[in-house]
Amino acid sequence: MISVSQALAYINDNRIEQPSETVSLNAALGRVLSKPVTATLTQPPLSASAMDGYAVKLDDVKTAGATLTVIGEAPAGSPFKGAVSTGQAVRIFTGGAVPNGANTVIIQENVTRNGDTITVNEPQDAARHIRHAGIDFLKGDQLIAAGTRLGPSELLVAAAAGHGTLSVKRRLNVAILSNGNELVTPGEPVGTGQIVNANPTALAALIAQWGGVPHILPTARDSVDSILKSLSAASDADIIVPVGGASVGDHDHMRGAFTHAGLSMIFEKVAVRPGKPTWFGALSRQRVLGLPGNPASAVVCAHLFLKPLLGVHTPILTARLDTPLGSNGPRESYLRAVASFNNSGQLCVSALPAQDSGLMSPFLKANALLRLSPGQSAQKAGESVEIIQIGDFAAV
Ligand SMILES: Nc1nc2c(c(=O)[nH]1)N[C@H]1C(S)=C(S)[C@@H](COP(=O)(O)OP(=O)(O)OC[C@H]3O[C@@H](n4cnc5c(N)ncnc54)[C@H](O)[C@@H]3O)O[C@H]1N2
Ligand code: MOO
Repeated sequence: MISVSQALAYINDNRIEQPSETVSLNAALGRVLSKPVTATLTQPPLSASAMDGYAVKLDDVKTAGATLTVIGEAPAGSPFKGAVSTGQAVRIFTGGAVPNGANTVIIQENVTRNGDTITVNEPQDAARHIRHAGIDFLKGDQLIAAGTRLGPSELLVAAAAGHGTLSVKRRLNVAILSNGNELVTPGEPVGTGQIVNANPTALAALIAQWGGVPHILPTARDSVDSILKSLSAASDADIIVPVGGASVGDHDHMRGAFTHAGLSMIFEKVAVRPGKPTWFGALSRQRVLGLPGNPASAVVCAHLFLKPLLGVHTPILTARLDTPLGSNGPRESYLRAVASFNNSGQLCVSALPAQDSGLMSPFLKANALLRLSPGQSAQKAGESVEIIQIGDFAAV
């Protein structure tokens, strides 16, 4: 058995290089940039007014009762062509280009207008309300680094920087292959001795969340031939995720079938709980991550190993333990747990009471995995522990 950190090192060393593709900006949410985003223009492109009012010289509006002559207008999109001289004002609107000669904008609430004359009601002591050219970014600035996952903020800036398309990494195709004579498709009648094939649905949802394209292969029965038949539909996959049949029983055929298909094994058996039978190998250009059939083992090990294989990093967070924990066994453990912020804003966590790797309903509550080192001694409430986020953290 290898440690979790050794397994992660193998995963990182054997990740698939994702080629680039160009997608329209509106289809780029959640994609990972393969080239940096550089500004094709300066923003704002011109010094612009932040308010509706009059563009003037500050010295002309320092005293109440001062009068100025309005010589033109500067709405957004139609700059005033002339210049503002002493005693003059240009009617300006939010977003309008500040005309030459003006160094402040006095808002319309602070003047009285009469024909082409304005009278200052509120004397001004400083230049205000101008957004100067380039205060956001300058043409040529590198704004977003390659490798960034694109969210709404990145798309806002990329659009403003003049990009209609972006160069992103191609999504990885991930084929999920479940196996077991007892498995029945969700929604179908379940006979004696059968169970619902729940794992692929959850794994497909996680894969989509992590930016991959999931594809559920036909469920294989407990035979090498049946597994190879399902596998024949996976030729387009970058990653294959066999689930179940990973252990040592007489009906566990998954690794045997992949070996028959030409798998070169990179590791098998990880000192992790749940998920000991997890295995990883290469089938020509494809990567194969075998997950155990127990649902909690499959889901936890997808978070631990499949997510980084898809190039998505999970930070390890520190939280305050709310409920004491007993000592850990020899495997690194990941307990399904509930984390939340307390009144002081501190992140707190408690492990759920039921941790059997066959249980699925605890995932309805769990938003974190609480990590215990191999041989970790018992811990009291108030101690610091490490967690991985798997769902939204609530405030209590
Ligand atoms: N003698 C030993 N037995 C077992 C060991 C061991 O070291 N020595 N390891 C145990 C551990 S740890 C795990 S985890 C399981 C994993 O076994 P498999 O990957 O071979 O999983 P299966 O036997 O196929 O199934 C286990 C369990 O999960 C249910 N299952 C399977 N696939 C699905 C699915 N797609 N959706 C929902 N549920 C599924 C299956 O019915 C079984 O109940 O092995 C231990 N045994
Ligand atoms: O490692 Mo198994 O996943 O404990 O049940």
